[in-house]
Amino acid sequence: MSQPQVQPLGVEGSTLTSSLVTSILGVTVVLVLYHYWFQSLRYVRLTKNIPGPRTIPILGNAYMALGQSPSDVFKLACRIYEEMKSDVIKAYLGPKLVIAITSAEDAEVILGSNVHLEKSPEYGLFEPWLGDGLLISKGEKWRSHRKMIAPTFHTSILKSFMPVFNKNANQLVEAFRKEKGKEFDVHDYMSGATVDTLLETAMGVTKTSEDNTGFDYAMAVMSMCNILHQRHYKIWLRFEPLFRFTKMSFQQGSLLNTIHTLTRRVIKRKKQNYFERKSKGESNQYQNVVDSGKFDERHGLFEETQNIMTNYLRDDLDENDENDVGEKKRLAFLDFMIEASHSKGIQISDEEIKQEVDTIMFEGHDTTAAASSFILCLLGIHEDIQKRVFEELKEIFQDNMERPITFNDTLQMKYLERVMMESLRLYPPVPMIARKVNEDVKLVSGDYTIPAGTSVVVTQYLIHRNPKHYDNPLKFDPDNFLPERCQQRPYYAFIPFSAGPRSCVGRKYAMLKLKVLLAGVLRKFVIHSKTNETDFKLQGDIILKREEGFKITVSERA
Ligand code: HEM
Repeated sequence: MSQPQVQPLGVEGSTLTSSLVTSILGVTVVLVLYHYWFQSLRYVRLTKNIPGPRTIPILGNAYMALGQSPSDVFKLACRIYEEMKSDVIKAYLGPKLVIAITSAEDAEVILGSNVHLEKSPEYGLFEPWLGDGLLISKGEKWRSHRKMIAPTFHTSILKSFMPVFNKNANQLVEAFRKEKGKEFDVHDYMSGATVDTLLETAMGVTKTSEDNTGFDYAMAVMSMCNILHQRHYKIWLRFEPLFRFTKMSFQQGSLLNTIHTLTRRVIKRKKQNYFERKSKGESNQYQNVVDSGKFDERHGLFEETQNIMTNYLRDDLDENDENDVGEKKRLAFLDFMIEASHSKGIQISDEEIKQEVDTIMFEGHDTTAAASSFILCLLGIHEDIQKRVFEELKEIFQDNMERPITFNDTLQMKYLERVMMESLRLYPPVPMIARKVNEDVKLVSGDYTIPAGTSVVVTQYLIHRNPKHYDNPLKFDPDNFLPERCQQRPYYAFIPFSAGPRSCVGRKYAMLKLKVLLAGVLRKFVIHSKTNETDFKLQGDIILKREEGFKITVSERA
């Protein structure tokens, strides 16, 4: 009988073990060296005293978000904030340092400055759609375009949009009528209504005009917003070489083709219209508006458009009758930009005009759709507050709930305005914004320095819920916006439209449009919601939304 053979595996096994040990040792040495090198970096040393969750080598804090849904990531961020109990928090996405600020005082240091105006690299995702438009441009280009665009949001121009806002409110009423008694996602309708309004006011196009390409355009804008959301929270899709091979990338290509083709075509036609108006001797309306006002460098707005937080929507033109600006005379933002391009001292190419119109379409759409959807859901939950809103509308419209809403009516909607502000406080459609600081910044809430080159995230969502600024921060209480209470808070404690030179240029447009759409619907319907605020599954990436949708039911008023 042959003897069992001695297995040489023992030798192989020990070789395997020793190479495993060598590899582990090697990796450990690399990690230790990496750790010491990393800790020696200037930006890491400078921010050592800023609290932040525990990191792991190489990944930093990025591991915490792996495999989580968008609403889980949002919850996680809020939990970290509660655990840290600090107004300033740091996190590392790989080696990249990100600093979040959650107090009005620090927000003012960043947003109120004329130095930290550059957006963080994450905004690059918008580039294929918006090019170098106002949202992402920087330096002199941003400054001159901002100054050029600000007058196109002058009250006299916004007033001329009232018939468009009313038409869209009526369409919403018709749509709600069909949904009576059923539970439905109100965001679908608000999104459609805001795109329609923007198409007409930004480009002078309706869904049914332009051989129905207006309709395709509206759909493309909504789908592009959706792709951007997905790329925001699916971090691997942000990596361009990888994204290029996905189905989504092809879809994006075709959507952008629809969007850009229509914008270019409309610009061409609008330019012809401009020359026709000029040949008839009509004056340059853009120049008239510019000559009537003064640009405020500090707020990046025309003076009259600036102070909605303290003066609400009132300004020196409010006493004019909105019927002065008839429908015939109405020009869209695009028409004004073309007029601007032929005004003294302004240089802007057709391609740049296209980028600015695309930017307005993007910025004005999802933000307003989310804002109005939150407001309607909140009114469905807080029936007593809805009742007060209706009482106010009854006082304004008396027994004629059918007539068009006028600009002067909107000035009387003081309680509705407070409801809107309170909803923007608790559920700001843009929950955070990010800036890249180009020089070291000292914060005021503690002995903290943010090093040059860092991305700073200003978290409106958390600032608006900071107990330092609001007594009962989680309670939905429109009276937080009574003038006397506003005066007791720092200005930067309420910044849904951001603040300072780079704040939202469309804020007054947004407030006016929201008032007309909401009042239009609320004078006809009672809104109901089965979900309470505590059950909202918030998803906070580019735009704050509810993961489960904005479900309401409506019943028609007698
Ligand atoms: C409730 C509605 C809206 C909210 C909450 C909102 C909020 C904001 C915020 C927070 C910013 C700053 C973004 C940043 O720094 O990253 C911004 C910028 C901007 N918004 Fe709005 N927005 C709204 C509606 C609109 C509308 C209706 C328009 C146009 C019709 C518009 C046009 C813009 C533009 C062009 C910018 C870029 C300004 C610049 O960088 O100079 N927004 N908006």
